[in-house]
Amino acid sequence: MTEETALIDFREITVMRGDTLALDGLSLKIAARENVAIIGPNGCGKSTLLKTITRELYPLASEGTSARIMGREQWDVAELREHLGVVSNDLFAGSEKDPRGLEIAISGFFSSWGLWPHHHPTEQMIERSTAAMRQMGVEHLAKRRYSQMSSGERKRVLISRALVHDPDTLVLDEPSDSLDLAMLKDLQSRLRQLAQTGTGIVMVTHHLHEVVPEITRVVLLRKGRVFRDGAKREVLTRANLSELYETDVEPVERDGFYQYW
Ligand SMILES: Nc1ncnc2c1ncn2[C@@H]1O[C@H](COP(=O)(O)OP(=O)(O)OP(=O)(O)O)[C@@H](O)[C@H]1O
Repeated sequence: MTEETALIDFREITVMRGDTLALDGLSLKIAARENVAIIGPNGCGKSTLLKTITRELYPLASEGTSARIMGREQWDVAELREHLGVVSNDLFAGSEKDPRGLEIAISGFFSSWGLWPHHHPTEQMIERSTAAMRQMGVEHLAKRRYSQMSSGERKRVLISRALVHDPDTLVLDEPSDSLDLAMLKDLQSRLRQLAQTGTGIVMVTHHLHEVVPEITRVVLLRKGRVFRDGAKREVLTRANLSELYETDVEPVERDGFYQYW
């Protein structure tokens, strides 16, 4: 893995959220198109780490630290978003805009929530957005307003939005949150398909069942630092998870999928 090809190369980064030390001298390297799950207890810094990857948050500058993304320290956020597809529940929290499905997908090209008068989508953008919705099985929601979609439909529309650029990597924050079992299985198979066709998946999750077989590396976070990092089989052990969560947790594996016991 070279500096240029790594998705991220974070060295000793510290990120504050208000007065809280959310990432505390964290070092982590993820290769381009690598599939990684980031797991850890509430408040350990998972979302902060994702937001640092997407440059919604910045580490404190100090000697000996660096936060390279695809080989660079400096990014224009719009340019970075062309390489990353970001799916997060709080991406548009607080917005009063209630766009329709296709508009949401197209707005991925503008890193916006829905379209505004200064946005002028091209035919190619519309075609690509329609194709991304088809890929996620939500083409029929093109005219449906976001507020009138179920949680699972919203999630799939948001993934379509993230896919319009054909990103190298999908960055997902708790993707199966509030999905029923059928939607969960459907999402799992769509994520597997994306991973199998070369899209990197970097996922933050509480749920082992989200860690599809294609995700081969797991990073456990504790108190803003990497607690364990390595091959899934070696990291998802009873000893590691019990120490991390300070309660007895036994991971069980079946056909490449994991579950807590
Ligand atoms: N907007 C904010 N203002 C102040 N502190 C924050 C803010 N967001 C998060 N924090 C704090 O930063 C720390 C890390 O939060 P973060 O959301 O990254 O954790 P997380 O691992 O994603 O948690 P969860 O599993 O609960 O979603 C926590 O102590 C949290 O209370």
